[in-house]
Amino acid sequence: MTVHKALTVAGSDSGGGAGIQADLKTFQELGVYGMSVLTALTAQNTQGVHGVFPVPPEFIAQQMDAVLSDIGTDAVKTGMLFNSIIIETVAKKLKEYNVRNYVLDPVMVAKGGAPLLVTEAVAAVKEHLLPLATVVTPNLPEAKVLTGMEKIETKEEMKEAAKLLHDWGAQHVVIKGGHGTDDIVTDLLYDGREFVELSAERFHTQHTHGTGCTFAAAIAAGLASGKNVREAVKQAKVFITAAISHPLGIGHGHGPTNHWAYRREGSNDV
Ligand SMILES: Nc1ncnc2c1ncn2[C@@H]1O[C@H](COP(=O)(O)OP(=O)(O)O)[C@@H](O)[C@H]1O
Ligand SMILES: Cc1ncc(COP(=O)(O)OP(=O)(O)O)c(N)n1
Repeated sequence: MTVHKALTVAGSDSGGGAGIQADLKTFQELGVYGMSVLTALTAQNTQGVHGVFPVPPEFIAQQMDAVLSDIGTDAVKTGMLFNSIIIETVAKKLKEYNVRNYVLDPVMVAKGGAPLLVTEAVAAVKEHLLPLATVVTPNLPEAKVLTGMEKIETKEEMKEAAKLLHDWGAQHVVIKGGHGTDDIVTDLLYDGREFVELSAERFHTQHTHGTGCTFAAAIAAGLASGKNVREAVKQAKVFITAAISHPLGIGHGHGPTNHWAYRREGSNDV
């Protein structure tokens, strides 16, 4: 039996909806063996982030060495990296182990508004991580910060942002449309040559905690299983649409998505 493996390098969400917990659930649901390197602990629930405790960079390097020198991986996804020293440490290890299939989710701010990346670290994301990324998956506010564009609201502006991020080194760019307002939510994939739109019904629900983490983890799982980027992104869109459309309804705030909906409830066509 071939075991496909994926590694998440991300923060812990004690509430289980985002971060490494969301990533590992997604890997498992998509039939991929999941591994994790913790970059920060958060005390977090559906109502927000109550505390952040970054892991020392030396220990992040030690975790990456432990996993990559022994088990190896078919794909890596990064999420919350918090500061520039952590970013530089992770980039160094991705290069040292010649990682292929790297999905960069440039996490900056949690839904409740808590910062998950200090402002001074945005330059480090652009300098050290974008050039290594097989796929980068910014939401609309993250794409704005990374590109410095004044606004990204229309499809043409999404295309302009995708082109800039591709020019700066990412092989593929997915600009996610979750923060828009249209009844149809459209993500835009760019491979340097053509654009592919992935659209689905927008669900009017407050249970969208961890959507970005889950989507990026599903792309990593697809790549780890041998799918090409377009196939992996399409599967991820179906996975996240199923997860949002069958909410669990737990907690008192922005509840998590339903990671088992894709398997148990069937998928919606995109
Ligand atoms: N309300 C929604 N209904 C349907 N799909 C959504 C909704 N919100 C987000 N998505 C999808 O979830 C994925 C994550 O998008 P987004 O919420 O923009 O990311 P993030 O969590 O990083 O802010 C994208 O594929 C997006 O289209
Ligand atoms: C530990 C941790 N990592 C990432 C996030 C952000 O996740 P995201 O998928 O963007 O979802 P929301 O925070 O927007 O719900 C997080 N909250 N915690």
